[in-house]
Amino acid sequence: MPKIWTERIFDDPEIYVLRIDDDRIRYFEAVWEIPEGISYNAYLVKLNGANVLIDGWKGNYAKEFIDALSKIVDPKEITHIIVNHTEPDHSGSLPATLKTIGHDVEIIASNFGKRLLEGFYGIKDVTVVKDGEEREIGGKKFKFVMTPWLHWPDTMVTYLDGILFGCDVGGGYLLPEILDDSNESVVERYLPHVTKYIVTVIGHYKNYILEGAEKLSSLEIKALLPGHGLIWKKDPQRLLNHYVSVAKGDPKKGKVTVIYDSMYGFVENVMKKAIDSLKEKGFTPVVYKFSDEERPAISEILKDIPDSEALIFGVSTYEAEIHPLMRFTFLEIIDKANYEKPVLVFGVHGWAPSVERTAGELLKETKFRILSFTEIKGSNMDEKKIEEAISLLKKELG
Ligand SMILES: Cc1cc2nc3c(=O)[nH]c(=O)nc-3n(C[C@H](O)[C@H](O)[C@H](O)COP(=O)(O)O)c2cc1C
Repeated sequence: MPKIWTERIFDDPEIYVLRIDDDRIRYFEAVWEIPEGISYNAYLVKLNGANVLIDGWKGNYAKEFIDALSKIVDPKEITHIIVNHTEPDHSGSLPATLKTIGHDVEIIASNFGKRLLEGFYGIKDVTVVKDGEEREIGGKKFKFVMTPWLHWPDTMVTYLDGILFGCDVGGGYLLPEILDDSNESVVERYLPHVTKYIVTVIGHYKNYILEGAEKLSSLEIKALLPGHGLIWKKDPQRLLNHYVSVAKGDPKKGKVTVIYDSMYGFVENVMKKAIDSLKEKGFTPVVYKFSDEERPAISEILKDIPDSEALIFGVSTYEAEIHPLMRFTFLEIIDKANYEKPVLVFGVHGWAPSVERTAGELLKETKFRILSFTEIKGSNMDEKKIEEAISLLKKELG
């Protein structure tokens, strides 16, 4: 049974978190491997004459959501529901919640959110708020800020008394054993899972992270309450800075991510030589290998791209293409983690060189800067060519 948290996290205004730890999920969005799990966080604000529910949980936990909600408020006393983002991992519990409330409750969303609520659930009666609009509810001022494409076109955030309800803005994978950022070792362990979340979920729209961060910088944010993962009460700016750094792809000195496939060991021989040469030149390679024994998670590979200084691919030729798992890896890196970083490609073939054509075609319209393609036939490993490619990278990065 997933762990459920219902705790009062602020006294004035009185705010409760409703968090469920989804430890059953294996693939977020049916694709991203997340053995670490993900939480869905909703919030309840109790005010004078108004109870405001902000977001919800995934639909398969709707019953648990109503039970948890009922522990902190009589659902029939809820007056407003703010839907920051309509993706069903946050809005799936909404139809059951409305059924339990059983009376007219004001639903507040963005214009795009209204359209999606109708499309997903047939909900038509929605109050649309505009960018920067302020509404007084229960004697308090709620401000709504549109943050489109973080992570859908409907996404907005809600600001109340210095507290930002971010939904997908500020989220991360993992089921931290505490609710907030008060413990440094928990935060340090959590942040790589935030990186993984950002790249896999919002990586495609990473320029909007920079736009959104710029927009939110005009607000004084004392706490950030996201729809997934840790709540940020001690240092919300740290998380926002982390989002910006991932979006920019700020490199860690010396980190080079090396990804290759090897069916019978020929590519492996080439990559071993390349990795040795990298280490000799002071780089720190992070290596992922597809083989008969190993299959790294794409989500883990993606997590390592933003802070890499460079990427190195090693591919076998497979039916005049690159190996199918490497092809998928290329496509996902290009889609989710397309940065201005230097790239080396090593290709190993049996009878016809092809990597410049195949990998070249894939990387053609991306931001990556290809420093070299190195073609090798089977076991005819030309150590000089490998050395030259790594030296080129060293020269490029200094
Ligand atoms: C299923 C399969 C398809 C292949 N297709 C090609 C091909 O189209 N062109 C080619 O030159 N070599 C092809 N090869 C040969 C490999 O690219 C070559 O043996 C390479 O060295 C494999 O390296 P690895 O053992 O590290 O995977 C193929 C090999 C396999 C097993």
